[in-house]
Amino acid sequence: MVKLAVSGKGGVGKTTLTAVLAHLFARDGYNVIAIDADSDMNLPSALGVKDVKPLSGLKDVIEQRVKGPLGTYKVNPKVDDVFEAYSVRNEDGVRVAVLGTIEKGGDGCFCPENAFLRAILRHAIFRENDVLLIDMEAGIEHLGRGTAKGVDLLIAVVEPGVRSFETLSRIEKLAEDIGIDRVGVVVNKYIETERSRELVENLDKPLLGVIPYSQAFIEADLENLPPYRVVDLEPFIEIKNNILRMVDR
Ligand SMILES: Nc1ncnc2c1ncn2[C@@H]1O[C@H](COP(=O)(O)OP(=O)(O)OP(=O)(O)O)[C@@H](O)[C@H]1O
Repeated sequence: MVKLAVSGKGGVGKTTLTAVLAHLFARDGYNVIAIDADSDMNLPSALGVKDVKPLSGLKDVIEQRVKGPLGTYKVNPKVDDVFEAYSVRNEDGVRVAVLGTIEKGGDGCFCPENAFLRAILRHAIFRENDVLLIDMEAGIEHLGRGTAKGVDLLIAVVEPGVRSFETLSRIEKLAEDIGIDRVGVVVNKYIETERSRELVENLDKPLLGVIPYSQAFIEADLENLPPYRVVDLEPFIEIKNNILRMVDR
C-alpha cells in the first residue's frame, strides 16, 4: 500500500500529474484509487470519468459514521462500503472519488469530511497492491496530523520560478508541521534557461522529476482528453519509479 498526496499552488499541474500517475500505476498492475480533494474537482475529467458523487454530499451518512456520543467524533468511522459506492472506475480500472468541499477550519478542524478523509487514508479497504493518490490544494494544514500520518510521501509540484519555489518552502514547512516526513518535488512546465536549470540544480529536497512545458497538455485540456492519452509519458514514468524508490518499493 502506497499513499501519495499531491500538493502545490493553483494551476501548477497537480491534477495532470495525479491523472498520469494513476494511469501509469494502473498499467503496472496496481489497484489505484484517486481522490480529488481539490476544490476545483477536475480530477474526474482528467481521468475520463463523469458524475462522481462527492463524498461530502453524503452529509447524513458521514455524520452517522463519524458522530460519537455527546458531540464527539469517532476517530475510525467505517467507510469501505460508502467509498466503494461513491467512486467511479475509469477505463484503466482506476477508482475515482471526489471529496467535495472541505470546510477549512483553523487548527484541529474536526469537520466530518476531514474525519472521513482521515478514515479513508488510515485504513479503508487497502491491500498490499493498492496505490492511493490524493490531489490536494497547497493548503494542507487543515488536514491535521491525524490525516497526514497516513501519507507516505507528499509530492510538491512547482513551476520553475522563484515565486513557485517559495511556495515549496511553505509546503515543506507545512508537511513538517503536520508530520509528513517525506517530501519529493516535481518541477512541471519546465522551460530550459540558465536560471531555471540553476533553480532545479540547487533544490534542497529530493527531485522526483522534471516535466517539460508542452503544448500537448493544453491540447488535451481543450479536447477534454485525459492527458496520458496525448502527452509524452517518459518523464512521468521516471517520476513514478522515483516515487516507488522513495517509499521503498
Ligand atoms: N507540462 C505542462 N506544460 C504545459 N501545460 C501544462 C503542463 N502541465 C499542466 N499544464 C496545463 O496547466 C493547466 C493547469 O493544470 P492542472 O489543472 O493539472 O493544475 P492544478 O494544479 O491541478 O490546477 P488547480 O489548482 O486549478 O486544480 C492545464 O491547462 C494543464 O493542461
